[in-house]
Amino acid sequence: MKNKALFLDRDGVINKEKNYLFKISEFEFIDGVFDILRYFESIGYLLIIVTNQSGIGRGYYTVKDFLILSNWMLQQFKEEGINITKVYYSPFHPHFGINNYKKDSFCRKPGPGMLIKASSEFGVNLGDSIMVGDKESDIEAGLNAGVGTTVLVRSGNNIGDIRGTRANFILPSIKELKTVLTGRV
Ligand SMILES: O=P(O)(O)OC[C@@H](O)[C@H]1O[C@H](OP(=O)(O)O)[C@@H](O)[C@@H](O)[C@@H]1O
Ligand SMILES: [Mg+2]
Ligand SMILES: [Zn+2]
Repeated sequence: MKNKALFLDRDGVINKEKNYLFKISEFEFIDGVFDILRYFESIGYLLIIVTNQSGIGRGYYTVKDFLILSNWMLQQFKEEGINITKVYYSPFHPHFGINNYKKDSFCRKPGPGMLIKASSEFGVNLGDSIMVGDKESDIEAGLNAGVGTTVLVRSGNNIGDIRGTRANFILPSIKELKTVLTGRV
């Protein structure tokens, strides 16, 4: 496997966490995210988003709602000269999923399924890749997939995670992500 990927959680890393966000009008990109993704793409990282979307399984919004928002988000990135290789999402929830969505899915973070799928689809060397998340479940997904570098970014609602995290790095925001490349954080 020859490619390296920057795996990105969505809510809380790409955009401000709004609890089951699905409306374009409520989507707010996090300050600095365009510059940092542009930089990582320029140094050869595939940009791959891996997001839990149990709001679908809970019946809060539909797959169509999610895809409309996702396509809008990808268009914004494109206008900023940024190519997102793919968005992987997991609509399931083990307890609160409705009907077929009630499932303990290998693809729902902390499961590694979405990252492993990306690795086989795009020839990604997981050991050379980076996982960035705002929750410990994101970090666990990276560790379970064998990702070489895991980064927890601070957000309003993850103080508990930060204390006990297994992440290699904790950053105040994604703006500081370049520092993990030198290892001097
Ligand atoms: O891109 P993310 O951060 O994987 O998306 C998280 C949201 O889908 C949703 O996740 C959590 O809900 P579940 O535990 O998956 O039901 C909550 O943290 C919500 O606040 C998030 O919006
Ligand atoms: Mg998140
Ligand atoms: Zn998450």
